[in-house]
Amino acid sequence: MDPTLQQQHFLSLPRPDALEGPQGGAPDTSTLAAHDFDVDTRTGFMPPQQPLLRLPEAWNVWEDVLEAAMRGRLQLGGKEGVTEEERRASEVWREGVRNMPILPTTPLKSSELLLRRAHLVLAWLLHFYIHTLPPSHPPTIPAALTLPLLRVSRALRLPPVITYSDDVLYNWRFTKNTPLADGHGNPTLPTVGNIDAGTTFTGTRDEAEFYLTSARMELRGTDALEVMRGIMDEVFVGDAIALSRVTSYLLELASIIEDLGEMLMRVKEVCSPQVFYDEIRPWFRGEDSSAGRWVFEGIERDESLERPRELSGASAGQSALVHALDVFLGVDKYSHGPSGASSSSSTSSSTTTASTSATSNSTSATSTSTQEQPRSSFLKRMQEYMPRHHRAFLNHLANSPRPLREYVLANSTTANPTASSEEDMARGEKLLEAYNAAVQALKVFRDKHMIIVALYIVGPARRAAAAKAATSAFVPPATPSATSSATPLTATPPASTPSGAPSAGATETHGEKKHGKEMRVETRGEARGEAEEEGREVLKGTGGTDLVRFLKSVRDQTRGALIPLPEA
Ligand code: HEM
Repeated sequence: MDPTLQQQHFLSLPRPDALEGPQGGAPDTSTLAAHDFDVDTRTGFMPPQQPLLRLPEAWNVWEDVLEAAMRGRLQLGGKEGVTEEERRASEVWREGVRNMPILPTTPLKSSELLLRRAHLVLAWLLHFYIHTLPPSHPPTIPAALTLPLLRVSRALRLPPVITYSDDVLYNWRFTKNTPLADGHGNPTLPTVGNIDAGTTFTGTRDEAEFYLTSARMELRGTDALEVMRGIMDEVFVGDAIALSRVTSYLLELASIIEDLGEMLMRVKEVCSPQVFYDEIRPWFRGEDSSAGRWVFEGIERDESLERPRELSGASAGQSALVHALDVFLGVDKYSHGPSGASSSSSTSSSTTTASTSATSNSTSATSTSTQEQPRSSFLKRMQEYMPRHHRAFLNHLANSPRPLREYVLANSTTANPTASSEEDMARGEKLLEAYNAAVQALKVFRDKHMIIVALYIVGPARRAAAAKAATSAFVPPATPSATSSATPLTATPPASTPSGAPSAGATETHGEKKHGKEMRVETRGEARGEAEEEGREVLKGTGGTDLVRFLKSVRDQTRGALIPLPEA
């Protein structure tokens, strides 16, 4: 292997410390250099150092107001049963936001870490502000929040809204007893076992664990990035030994993706679906699932600022990790190709959608100018919500001069039936199988993701809609059978956790076969999705998609990337 390739490899480069700035007169590569993708060889897309937990004194007002929102346990403005006292507390808090001085943002630009923290704080303030408003109130954002938020967002080239980086990547701290360095003074790195979540809307353990599930998957994903780097190096070398190594690496990648799926499923053990649906998820909603166009007061005071075109809510669909796997395996053209895009863009029209819940966790039907714009594919759209370095990383992967899928096709027996020896044939076939194993693992990951979505969104939404229908139709006698006979939930899993969520056994998977062979997994969520297609309501993801249709199409298209095995 060429040692110079390794040294210059983008994943091998040390990550500059944005706090320390440029070293010894060297150019600052922390933000601008094309080869800095802010991907750490030890922690992947997660930063290796604990994110800043508080801005310096000059920005105390923002931090204090955020702390007050968390301490005050502010309630969603549209939540049923909000008391007058809670409404008043929210109003007092919002008054505090309106009265904040307009703090300067220029000094924050000296450091990427300051900007990140500022984006986090301001975006959380924005969501607290918007979502504590009573539903009848127009969603207006006061100038004291508008101006710094738009300025900081512009500096980071991020939308002025909570993104996955604000609730996962840069929203963690070390657990209480974790030392910040080892005995030799080496800074402690984040691991699946030593981090806790930072800011939350609800103060619940469920919410913290929801973010931590993603954060831990990101950390495990570091191994996938490492394997990807190994494969790229071997593909560059390109000889027979390299081919065998690529094969082994691909099998390793498949097993890492399987692990990611397992980690995702474990969210059920730590975050109640009903708490997620009723109490956590509504806070993430962006403008495109709100009941009106967000008004950024004061924007006219700064000519350099533009009204954001699109503001989707936070979604793990903004994690660069799964997208990187798609792009690297060459699955993106299948998984997020035209059909996946169209299911996303289908939601962009002024579709009328029924409210699925009496809470603000609705699939509201507003036609904003944002929604009228044609949308690009979900992948492209979500990249706008990723830190720009990670966006650049995906771009870099997409423009690899030696795409893996082409390499596999060229070396597999399918594309190369005239391989010179039986040994070559066997090697090519193994490579193909290993590639398919990785694609299949990604498809299974998406099956699992759909199970989670069925459990956390589709089920609770249907139950909420049924309950609403039952109460609005008539007031039934208080017998246990009254509700069930009035709901269309005969297919809804009856088994429940204490929180009322369907239990793990309530979703079904069957018929799985491993490694490249065709597989069919049915989930009840999928069945519900089909019912929805025929029925009344369209459930939207926080990323603005018609979620069931979209996720199903992404999953099916991933399967479409499998390369058929040659006829025996
Ligand atoms: C309770 C947990 C979760 C729920 C309820 C959930 C829900 C959703 C929904 C509704 C979408 C549709 C897109 C949209 O937002 O409009 C989506 C997309 C997506 N989610 Fe999740 N998600 C969860 C956890 C995760 C985790 C932990 C990851 C990985 C870190 C993840 C990765 C993705 C990806 C990559 C997409 C884009 C579609 C795809 O590429 O398959 N999700 N999710």
